[in-house]
Amino acid sequence: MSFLSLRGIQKSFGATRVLDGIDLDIEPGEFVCLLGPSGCGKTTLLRIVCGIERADSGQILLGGQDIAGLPPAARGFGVVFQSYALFPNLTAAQNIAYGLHPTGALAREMAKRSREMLDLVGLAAHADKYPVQLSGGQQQRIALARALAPNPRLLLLDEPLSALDAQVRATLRGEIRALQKRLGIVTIMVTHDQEEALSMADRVVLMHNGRIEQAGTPDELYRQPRTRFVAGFVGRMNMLPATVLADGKVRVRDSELLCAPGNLSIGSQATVGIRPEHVVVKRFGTELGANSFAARLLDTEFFGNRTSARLACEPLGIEIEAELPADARSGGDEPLVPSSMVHIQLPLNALSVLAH
Ligand SMILES: Nc1ncnc2c1ncn2[C@@H]1O[C@H](COP(=O)(O)OP(=O)(O)OP(=O)(O)O)[C@@H](O)[C@H]1O
Repeated sequence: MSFLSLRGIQKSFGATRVLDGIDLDIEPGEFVCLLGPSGCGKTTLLRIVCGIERADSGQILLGGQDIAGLPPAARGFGVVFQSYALFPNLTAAQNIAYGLHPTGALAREMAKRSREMLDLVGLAAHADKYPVQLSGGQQQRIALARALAPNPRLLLLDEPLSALDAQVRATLRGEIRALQKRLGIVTIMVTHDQEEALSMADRVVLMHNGRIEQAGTPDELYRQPRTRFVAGFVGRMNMLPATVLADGKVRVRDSELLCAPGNLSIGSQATVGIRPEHVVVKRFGTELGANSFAARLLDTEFFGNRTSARLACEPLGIEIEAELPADARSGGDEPLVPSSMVHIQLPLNALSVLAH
């Protein structure tokens, strides 16, 4: 039995269907990210799990028990929102202790737990500071400590990093991930930032228009996108309009491309996707075998550890984005400069053939 199962969750606001039959199983210890564009319903889904919002229909099974009718407090979940929502008139330690219900516990025990949690998030030295005296990242660590203090069964994070600047966000990503693994607490995090989802989650649930478009490991979503939407949302992808000629063969404009066998019917319209880093770029005249074409280098952009190139490929009738090694502009005996002709190859096993 899964730790948490969502079954057929539906939700409308007025005439607008915001969640359209969400089915999802979450396993013990998992860190799951709900990812998707603005308005796809991810926050609404988190709020339904949390109990702040009620689904119109569907079940939320926690260890097999339907908790859909339980109020938020009775669910025993820890929640962290985008805005830290700390009490400004309480110190860091008092904010954390606030999350502990004194069911017979002595104030002394609450203070002890609060100190433990401060230690856990590396802020023991800041116990007596008020939120206004803490940085954004520190406030969010306190919010996390407060959510974790009562030992919740499930941790729900709603865009917890989006109010922070890039460097703090990157540090906190790693810290939250390490903490989650150490505690083994099942965590669901909402984010619209694909990098955040890919780097933190065991499993990414990509949502689109109130439905789950694809759920899988970050690697699966990146390497085996099942739809055009997934391919376009997760990472960058060159998309080539194609017609399926045979199992393992498509036509793009007047050229034929070999690809892995799929399950699209012959004659159907499809999109062939290839990531920029999988496009092979070689000096003009290099023999590259199947799926290779002449192309003209339009321009390059230097990013330090890599160089991105835009190529015009006449036979495919499309501009292709490719990644070159960092030294490609200056290295080698014939530097690649705009207008150079090159040969490119779209390796068969790097192509995703997606339904149109
Ligand atoms: N209480 C509400 N009343 C009416 N409409 C709502 C309410 N809450 C959300 N919506 C609408 O439901 C849709 C989904 O909202 P939701 O906040 O779940 O999306 P999201 O994927 O989290 O987007 P974002 O990343 O922008 O927060 C949106 O169109 C939103 O305007």
